[in-house]
Amino acid sequence: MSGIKTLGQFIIEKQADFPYAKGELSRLLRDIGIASKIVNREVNKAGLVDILGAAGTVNIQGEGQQKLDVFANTQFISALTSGGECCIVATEEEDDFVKIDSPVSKNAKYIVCIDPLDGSSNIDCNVAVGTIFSIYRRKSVDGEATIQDVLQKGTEQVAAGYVIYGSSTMLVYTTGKGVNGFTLDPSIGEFCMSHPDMKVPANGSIYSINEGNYVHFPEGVKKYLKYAQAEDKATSRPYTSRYIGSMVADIHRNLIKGGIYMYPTTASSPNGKLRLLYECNPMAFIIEQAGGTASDGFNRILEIEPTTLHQRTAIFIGSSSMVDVAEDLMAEYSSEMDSARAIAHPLD
Ligand SMILES: O=P(O)(O)OC[C@H]1O[C@](O)(COP(=O)(O)O)[C@@H](O)[C@@H]1O
Ligand SMILES: [Mg+2]
Ligand SMILES: [Mg+2]
Repeated sequence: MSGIKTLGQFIIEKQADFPYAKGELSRLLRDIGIASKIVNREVNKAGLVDILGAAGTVNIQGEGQQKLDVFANTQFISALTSGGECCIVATEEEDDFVKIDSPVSKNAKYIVCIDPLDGSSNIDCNVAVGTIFSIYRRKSVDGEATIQDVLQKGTEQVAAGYVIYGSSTMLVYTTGKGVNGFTLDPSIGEFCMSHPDMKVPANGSIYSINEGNYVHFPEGVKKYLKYAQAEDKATSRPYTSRYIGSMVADIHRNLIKGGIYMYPTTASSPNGKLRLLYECNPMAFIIEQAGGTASDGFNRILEIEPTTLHQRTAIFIGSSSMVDVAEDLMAEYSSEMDSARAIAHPLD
């Protein structure tokens, strides 16, 4: 086992990067690691236990909740509650933010925003799914934390990460000092360092978008697809289209191979589909830390001022030169009105 570095060892080691650290963030990351292992266990044997299919309930997004959405949500909230290092959890599966009401947590320093199970439409057909998390320091010093402690810009994140439950299970995270990936070794039940200092290639030849929404895409996106599919050897075009339908899996692939993932505004999602606080901000922080770019077509995702808990945004994320081209075409062919309307009326 010599040479293997576990997630726990790495977290403690990196604590030294933060002179005033008292270990709270380390313990919080540990708690997220523990809950991920429990979710991973259920995902792995999904066909054998009663965890496939719909839960019969609908979340605030108007989406039918899958049993695994509800299971994962419960696991993360209970691990964060017993860990005692976070005072509020904002999750895709709860209408309002959850105050962690244990004596120790009330004054805890951290806020966690989480998408407990990402890629829900892929659960029942054994395609990679994930968990996405984002951590903020609360702004109010003591007493009850409030919504103002949750609605912080992505630039304020102290850590962010995702877990991908795929052919192997990986946890990838950043604390603002680069991105590192750990693979779960089921034989020892530990996340072990497998992808140190991950960097997204500046350029790639993969584009990921649900082209089924083509007719409703902004003109700038239609132009980008035309550009991506045009023949030009010098820029390795036409690019290859890859779309798994799990944001975590599509972005993870592009982080490793280079590429761009796009979920623009569409007729059914005039403000974009993906949620700013617990999908776009954490993924943007990770990709930027890996040398890439994340925008809503016009603005840096991390600079968007959140106004509501389940706010949505358009997203263009991945290899910086590919996102630059997409932004240029959005600027040329689509008005910022699209985006401004999205930010002004987040839940219309
Ligand atoms: O089916 P569509 O419209 O292409 O949407 C797929 C996208 O929606 C999501 O499933 C939304 O996330 P949840 O599954 O957490 O709700 C993303 O993972 C994925 O990229
Ligand atoms: Mg999601
Ligand atoms: Mg989800």
